[in-house]
Amino acid sequence: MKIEHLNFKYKKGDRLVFDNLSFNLVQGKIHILLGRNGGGKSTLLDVLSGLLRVDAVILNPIPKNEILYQIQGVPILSTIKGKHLAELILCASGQYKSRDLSPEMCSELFNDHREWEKITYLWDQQYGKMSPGERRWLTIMLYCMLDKSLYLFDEPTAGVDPYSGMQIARFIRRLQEKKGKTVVYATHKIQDLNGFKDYRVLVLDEGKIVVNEDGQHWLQACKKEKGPFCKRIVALWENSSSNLI
Ligand SMILES: Nc1ncnc2c1ncn2[C@@H]1O[C@H](COP(=O)(O)OP(=O)(O)OP(=O)(O)O)[C@@H](O)[C@H]1O
Repeated sequence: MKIEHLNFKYKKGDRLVFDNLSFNLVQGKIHILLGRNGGGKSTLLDVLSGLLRVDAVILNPIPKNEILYQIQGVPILSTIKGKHLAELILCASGQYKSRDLSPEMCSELFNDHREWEKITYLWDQQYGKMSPGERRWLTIMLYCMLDKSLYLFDEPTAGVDPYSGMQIARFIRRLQEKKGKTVVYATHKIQDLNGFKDYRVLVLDEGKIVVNEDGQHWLQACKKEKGPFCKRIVALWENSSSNLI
């Protein structure tokens, strides 16, 4: 999928969010999308998902029903339980039958007994009583059980502890390693890169993708950029004692 010459401004906005932005996604890769607050990461995911129609050349578009989009802050009825959320996400896709749902069906995603204990606990827990991090862990785990061509995650580890964040990275990594899926992962946490082996880094700055390089070359590319955002990313990556963008 390739986007060329994307210019975009919200109707009620007073500035360009994208300024002749062009980039491509590489099939079967995890793309870590870094950018500042208000830089346009969520808007770009809206464009990729087809939620936002824009005037740009989109080559090899992926059909909407082949895209999974994890949007931030979707309101969910607080009284539904984990198992009902599983039904909502998995059965609505048509890929699972409600009678087949159980915590056991998630076990192929798990590495240790703690994850097993967590899903068993959350399965019968009301959504409103789960912590925000638990909600996110459960939702993303369920999303990773669906079979799609493109997965868009918007800050999947926001408000998640480092251990659960590592589990979320493993769920997402599995999509790529076992199924060859394409993923876009927007984040503010540069340390999230540590959860992946085979990835590309996209840096969105001043309305453009200024870096689009693989795991071996992104730092070099970032160093060539003059903008303060890229300089900050480089400094944080090279100084592991502080790693929040
Ligand atoms: N519906 C809207 N109408 C007008 N302006 C909007 C709308 N949605 C977003 N914006 C503006 O567009 C810009 C990009 O927003 P976006 O949510 O894509 O940024 P982001 O990079 O995801 O930010 P964050 O890192 O804080 O989540 C921001 O300046 C935001 O205020």
